[in-house]
Amino acid sequence: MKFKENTFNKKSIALIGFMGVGKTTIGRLVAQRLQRDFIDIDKEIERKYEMTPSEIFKIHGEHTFRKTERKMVSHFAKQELKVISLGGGAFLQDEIKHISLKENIVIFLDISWESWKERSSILIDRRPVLHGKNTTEMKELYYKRKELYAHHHLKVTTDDLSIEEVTDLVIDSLNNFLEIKE
Ligand SMILES: Nc1ncnc2c1ncn2[C@@H]1O[C@H](COP(=O)(O)OP(=O)(O)O)[C@@H](O)[C@H]1O
Ligand SMILES: O=C(O)C1=C[C@@H](OP(=O)(O)O)[C@@H](O)[C@H](O)C1
Ligand SMILES: [Mg+2]
Repeated sequence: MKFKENTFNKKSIALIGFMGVGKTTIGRLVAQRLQRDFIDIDKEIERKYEMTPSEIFKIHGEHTFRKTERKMVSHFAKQELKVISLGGGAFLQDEIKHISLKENIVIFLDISWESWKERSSILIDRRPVLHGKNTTEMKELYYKRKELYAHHHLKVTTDDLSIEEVTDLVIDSLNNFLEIKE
């Protein structure tokens, strides 16, 4: 499947969505397919602090993590021809939301609560925001966060799809979107 060329397509693509939906995994594959650089905002923050997000939350606090996240997104969003995977909490900050929607093609990767719950056990360890939360609290967070992701250009629902199928759908929906913009 080829990616259509037009004037709009130099814009970087930003992936948003709840923790564990696949932003990092899918973003890397979409970048390979489009022959673009892949930027994972969490990885950039990790590189700066030489610590995982969990360690940054514990040692420096969430505020420091969010401030760095804001700086990183502001920096990369303005660059062209990237695929950028944001953290699931990035759209909590209006500044990030505005800059991403203005500069990038924002794709919301969606997952149902039921599918997410099935995946949750492999996610909790490396997601400090989930630490100490029971299922009811995680469900509340899931629905609260969902409101943040309502602002996007494209949405791809990932339920029951393999990683490869989601990647195909992302490329497909980008092509359709760019065709409309032509
Ligand atoms: N469509 C999918 N089907 C099954 N597992 C998936 C799918 N997408 C992602 N995963 C798995 O879910 C986990 C979280 O993925 P990740 O890309 O880190 O999510 P995010 O960056 O959104 O937090 C990884 O173990 C990944 O392999
Ligand atoms: O939703 C959140 O608040 C967070 C999501 C994480 O990214 P992923 O969505 O890639 O897991 C990471 O940025 C940090 O742990 C906080
Ligand atoms: Mg990620």
